[in-house]
Amino acid sequence: MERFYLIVGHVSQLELLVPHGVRLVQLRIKDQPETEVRRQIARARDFCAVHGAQLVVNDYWQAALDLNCGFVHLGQEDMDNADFAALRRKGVRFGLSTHDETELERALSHGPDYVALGPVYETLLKQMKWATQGLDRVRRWKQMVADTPLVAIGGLTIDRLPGVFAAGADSAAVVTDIQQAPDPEAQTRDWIKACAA
Ligand SMILES: Cc1ncc(COP(=O)(O)OP(=O)(O)O)c(N)n1
Ligand SMILES: Cc1ncsc1CCOP(=O)(O)O
Ligand SMILES: [Mg+2]
Repeated sequence: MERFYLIVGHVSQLELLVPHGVRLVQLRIKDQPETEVRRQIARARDFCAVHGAQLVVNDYWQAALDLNCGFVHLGQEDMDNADFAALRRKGVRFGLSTHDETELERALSHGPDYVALGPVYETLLKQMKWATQGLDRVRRWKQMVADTPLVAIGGLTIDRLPGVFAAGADSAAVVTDIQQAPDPEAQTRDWIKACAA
């Protein structure tokens, strides 16, 4: 699995950052009408195809199916309504969020293409009911998921990457440390270098 996993909130961010060498990018659109969501997903799909990046569609699994996207990310609430059989029929891969062992068991029962654990560190992006997981939990998750790739998410920075990978994460997902950097393009390049190291 790609070690650098970029998450953006708008297709324009994806178009700005993917050309710097991003290979795995999630489009995480919130609070937009469905027509706008679908417009952005279609644009992201075409842009990623040209640039050799894997697009992951957050939440909107039906739109991903309709628009022929190959990868979705689903949280625990998203999983309640998701049609896993339809995703499988169309060969759409999926990653699933987990925060505790019950959720992990549920996620693994679906045979996901990756499991995400968060928030590893405190995140500024959204209010979460979960305490920070810390690196011990990353280590434990890696033992429990075995061959399923593990994505660490939440409060990650370049300085924290060595610890996260040493603890067993296969991939590091990031929003804020890139979005709020003075120069998001330079920060993206630095993340790519740090993840390759
Ligand atoms: C890689 C990755 N991990 C976790 C999440 C969070 O998904 P979810 O719990 O559904 O929350 P929202 O992102 O939808 O607010 C994610 N998007 N990506
Ligand atoms: C969506 C999500 N789920 C768990 S932590 C998180 C936010 C991670 O983003 P950031 O890199 O901004 O802390
Ligand atoms: Mg979600």
